[in-house]
Amino acid sequence: MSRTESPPRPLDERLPTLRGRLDGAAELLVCLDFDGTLAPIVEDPDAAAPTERNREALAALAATPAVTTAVVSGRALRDVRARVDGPSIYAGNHGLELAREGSIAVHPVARKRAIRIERICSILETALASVPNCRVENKRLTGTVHYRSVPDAAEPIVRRITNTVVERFGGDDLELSPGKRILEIGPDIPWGKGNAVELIAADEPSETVPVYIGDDVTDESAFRAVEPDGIGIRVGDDDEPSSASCRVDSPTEVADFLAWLGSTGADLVDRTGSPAAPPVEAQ
Ligand SMILES: O=P(O)(O)OC[C@H]1O[C@H](O[C@H]2O[C@H](CO)[C@@H](O)[C@H](O)[C@H]2O)[C@H](O)[C@@H](O)[C@@H]1O
Repeated sequence: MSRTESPPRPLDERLPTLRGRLDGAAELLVCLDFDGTLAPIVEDPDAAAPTERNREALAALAATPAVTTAVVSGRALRDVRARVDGPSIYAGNHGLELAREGSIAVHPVARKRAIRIERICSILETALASVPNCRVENKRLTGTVHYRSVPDAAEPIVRRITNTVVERFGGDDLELSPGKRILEIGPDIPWGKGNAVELIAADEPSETVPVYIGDDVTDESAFRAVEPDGIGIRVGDDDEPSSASCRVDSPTEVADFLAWLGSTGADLVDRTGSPAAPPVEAQ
């Protein structure tokens, strides 16, 4: 049963409960969103990068034998892979493409509709060219219209043009959804990050506790996929209702939590009798 949406509790209030939940676990599955979670939100999407502490904490978790790590992003798979190293699993385009064990699976319907996305992105690039700082990100299986740096007065124009183009050239096959100062264009199919997380979790041993950390609307389905047996953590300093049970304020606090999880991961390794990762020598 999924958790009803209500404002998630600040993480530090929930640590004893989480400790209890992790106590029964043999393994951990840690899934992370990228923008707004590992990487702070920035004006230019090309400039987004994980914080150094998140990079280090993720690398440490990825090297822990009882922990599986995954990055589940709205970015194209190739893009997010180039931005963060370490996890054994990557999902791109909100779960429409999944890379694990040396192979990449692409949602077959999304693959068929890629040609329409391509066309719409190219039409939008022309139609929005005169709007200062508006940017169209063609991610092959989905497309994103960025209006973060667009003058306030031009925002309704961006929305109207994008709506019109997607309605006219996408018909019933494509849908428009919101994100953080973006409009996402994707195939109108019942598939999202939550489905990708379910697929990833299905391959893990039965006593695995899944954890998902994310900051945006598309992360909600992933929170529902892990809660209530696993742990959903929403990144944000507001009281927005969410399917996640816990909340941290920022990517900085994500790093604190990952470090805390890392120490728990070491406990799991001791419990299962697997060898711990060799200590890293200070430089
Ligand atoms: O699922 P995510 O990994 O969080 O990806 C969601 C979208 O993130 C990116 O856009 C967001 O981050 C940008 C850089 O900080 C920011 O400028 C933009 O306003 C945010 O919405 C990415 O560019 C999109 O493709 C992703 O869908």
